[in-house]
Amino acid sequence: MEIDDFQATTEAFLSWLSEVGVRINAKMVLKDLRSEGRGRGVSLRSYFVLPDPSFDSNVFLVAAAGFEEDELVFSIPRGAVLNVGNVLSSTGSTNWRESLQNMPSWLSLTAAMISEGQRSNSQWAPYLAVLPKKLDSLVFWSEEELAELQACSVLQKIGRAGAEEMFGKHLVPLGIANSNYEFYHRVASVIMAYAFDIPEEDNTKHIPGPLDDDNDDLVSDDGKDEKTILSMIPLADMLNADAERNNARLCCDNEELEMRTIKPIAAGEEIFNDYGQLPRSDLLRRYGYITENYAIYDVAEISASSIISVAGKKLFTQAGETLVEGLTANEIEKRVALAEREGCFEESYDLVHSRPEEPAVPVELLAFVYILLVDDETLEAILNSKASIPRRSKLCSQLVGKFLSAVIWSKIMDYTTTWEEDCGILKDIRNDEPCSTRKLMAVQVRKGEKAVLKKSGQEAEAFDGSNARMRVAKKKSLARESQKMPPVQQRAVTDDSIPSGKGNGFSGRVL
Ligand SMILES: C[S@@+](CC[C@H](N)C(=O)[O-])C[C@H]1O[C@@H](n2cnc3c(N)ncnc32)[C@H](O)[C@@H]1O
Repeated sequence: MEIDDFQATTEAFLSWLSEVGVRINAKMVLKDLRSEGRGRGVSLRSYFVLPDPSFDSNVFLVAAAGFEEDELVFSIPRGAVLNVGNVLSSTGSTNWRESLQNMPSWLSLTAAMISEGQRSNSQWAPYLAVLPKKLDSLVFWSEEELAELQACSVLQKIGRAGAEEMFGKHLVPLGIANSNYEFYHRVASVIMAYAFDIPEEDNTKHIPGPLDDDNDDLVSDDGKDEKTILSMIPLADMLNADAERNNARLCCDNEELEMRTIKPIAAGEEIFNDYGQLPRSDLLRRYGYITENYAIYDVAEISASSIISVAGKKLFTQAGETLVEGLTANEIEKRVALAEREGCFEESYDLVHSRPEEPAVPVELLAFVYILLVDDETLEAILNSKASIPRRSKLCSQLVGKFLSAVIWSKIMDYTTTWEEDCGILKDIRNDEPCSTRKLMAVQVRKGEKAVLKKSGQEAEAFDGSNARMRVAKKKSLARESQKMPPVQQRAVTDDSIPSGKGNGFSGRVL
């Protein structure tokens, strides 16, 4: 889009907002932030201009003013919102209504937006004109671009094929002219990055958004069921987000939707919404951008299948002594069934950067590993409900730590570059080596996951709980020896990762 076109569509959008009854605080401005890589955004003016009542005309006062907490930035009447309800009430035939009501909300909104986009007299035309023609969400990445994400689990969550199945089932039969799967993806991705789930009129709520993690379900903060409607909210969706820089929130007071500040904002500062505490991989998948401020929410996934695979192998200490024997397939099956019964078996577990409210290794993962490593006697006692899974501090035994470390290392081996190599690549890019934005983002995301793995591995290595009740290998006085071993130098390795030659099999991949 040319600069003039960009400015012209922004101006037409602003006039349209005023026509449809959107009230905008004079202190805010819709800004062109393309030079900073953020498209349009909403900011406080550095100064603002008011007619001076003491003069006849053409003389203005210039002021700089910030926002207080809980100040109104703008309000939007519900009639201006683009959702299936509003589209149907203005245009829908009975057939069209029935079709839209029988499909998932993101698909019906996709259909409604496409049909509005094709109507020359659509009431939302100036709004649709400011929505992006192109996003960097993962669904648009080529195979080659996606390969840069290496072993990132987000690759399994893009869902392009699943979305196309839904397009075929629900959208194709509508026979919308001039549309194809690529176009459906574009509109559906805009919805994923821009839409809000808003309570229907009789609920007064703060609304998280746009479409963040927590509003996939229809349950309100207070636990009561709440009917919501997926909606494109003009202007509210022009707010960017940057993790903890969030300073405004969309609220609903029945008639109008209001964007209000949640903290004081100084003149000239950008106004940010909150898209949720998303790891950068997910931010990339859903919104097509990342910033360093989200790095603290990065996640590395450990699949149950990779844990099971390590459980079937003999683990060695770095000194080459057997730490724990591998389980047979039957033993694994029995222990997995117990973990399911105890509610700690998951398809995958998220490792995170530890925060006061969230340790790096989730307790469910510790409990699952504990069940895989506990001795037969304790296993039987848990099976017969004569013993229970201990509390977190007891789960963090040395053996659980060594085992987890081995699992984490096997995950690290799945990435094709090391954390150090990624640092080097990013340094070269900073030193002007040409690189596409997508590759740059992919390297940052995979490096972020390796950082999580590295820290979680170190944390696991440092577990120093007793190995009593663990099925440590009954060789010599290994239990006693392992208690003497310094935690971080001691790295557990599996029998298939012991190298044929030198070292411990992780050469070139030292974190
Ligand atoms: C809800 S829209 C915000 C308005 C958008 N900037 C525009 O010009 O239409 C979400 C999209 O804005 C962009 N975005 C939001 N926050 C951003 C940020 N901190 N840095 C870069 N891009 C951002 C991403 O493209 C994202 O998909």
